[in-house]
Amino acid sequence: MHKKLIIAGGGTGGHIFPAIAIANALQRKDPSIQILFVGAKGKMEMEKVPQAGYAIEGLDIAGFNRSSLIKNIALPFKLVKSFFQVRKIFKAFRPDAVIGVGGYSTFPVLKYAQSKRIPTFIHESNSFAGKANILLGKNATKVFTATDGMEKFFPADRILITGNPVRQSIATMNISRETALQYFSLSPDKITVLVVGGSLGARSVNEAVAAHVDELLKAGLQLIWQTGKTLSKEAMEIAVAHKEIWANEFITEMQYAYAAADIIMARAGAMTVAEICVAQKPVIFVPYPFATEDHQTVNALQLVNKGAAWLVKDEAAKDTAIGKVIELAKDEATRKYMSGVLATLSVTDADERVANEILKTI
Ligand SMILES: CC(=O)N[C@H]1[C@@H](OP(=O)(O)OP(=O)(O)OC[C@H]2O[C@@H](n3ccc(=O)[nH]c3=O)[C@H](O)[C@@H]2O)O[C@H](CO)[C@@H](O)[C@@H]1O
Repeated sequence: MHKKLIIAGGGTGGHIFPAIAIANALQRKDPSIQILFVGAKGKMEMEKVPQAGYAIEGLDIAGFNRSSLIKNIALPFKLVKSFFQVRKIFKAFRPDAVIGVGGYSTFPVLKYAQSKRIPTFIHESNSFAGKANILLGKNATKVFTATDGMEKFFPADRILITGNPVRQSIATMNISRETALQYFSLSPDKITVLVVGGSLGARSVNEAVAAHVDELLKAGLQLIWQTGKTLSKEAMEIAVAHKEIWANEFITEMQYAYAAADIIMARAGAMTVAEICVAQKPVIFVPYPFATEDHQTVNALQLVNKGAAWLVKDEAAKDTAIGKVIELAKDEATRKYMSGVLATLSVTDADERVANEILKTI
């Protein structure tokens, strides 16, 4: 019998891309396996998962809106509706196991699976677990984590430290700097700065670039700028005006961006951090300050404390971040040192380890 697995979650790239990496590893190990994703309607996974070649069902579920209470009126109805949707999906697909990667759809799908005694697995990419995962962890078969110290949130005997599953295209990337720069129509003779605001973009990072772009170019640097949807029109206008800048809302082929970069300025989402360790590129983090328990700062500090990265606080980003980039560009010794430390932190087989463990159990 072919094994059937549901992968539930999404909302942001930080949940979607490790999920796809796990799916690909499962499929490599057992090509007969059938995988169905379950996400939330209107969210990023509904586009990115089919692009990766997998089927996805979208639930009507939505998150609790903290800024506008009135927008939560429909929430109980959506929750009930999504419960029936989950039941229908399970009746039709009959999964042997379910993997939760975080994001809106994880909770209803894993909760339902646990009520039917179907084995569930959780992947927690951050060093901090949210309430939903903590609840689900009590009845999960295994919880895969990126770091140690997660016994605060999950039963110790279920935890397996695997690291975060970086996509194969990045984990095994073998692209020369020149080829990568050609991809962005940039020069091989200039130091290249990659700016990434996480999967959704980062306003303060964009504002920092927009305010100081002239200094950046005057210092002889060139720029690959992932803008997200905030400020992208202005970014495009700036990019069009300068041949040293490539800008876009989203970079689909991130392996080219990592291969082209000499310096990275980025948010400190868990997957971005894991990928930068794999790419071994010197980095300045501007953590998103409103992430739960300020976990992006925690993520960043793990590297900063080892000398592998610098940190600029979000509130200081507009004034100081580009100055720091220029300082790092002039400091080849520090860049080399950072790359060396990052290499020791690189994990490239987390996807395989998660897949092995799941296949062993089902
Ligand atoms: C604001 C917020 O709460 N962000 C959270 C979210 O971030 P976010 O979704 O930004 O997540 P990460 O930084 O972990 O990962 C981003 C992923 O998107 C990819 N990517 C990004 C930009 C792009 O143009 N192209 C592209 O492919 C990256 O390569 C990476 O695989 O999930 C992370 C993992 O749970 C958390 O640590 C972050 O705190």
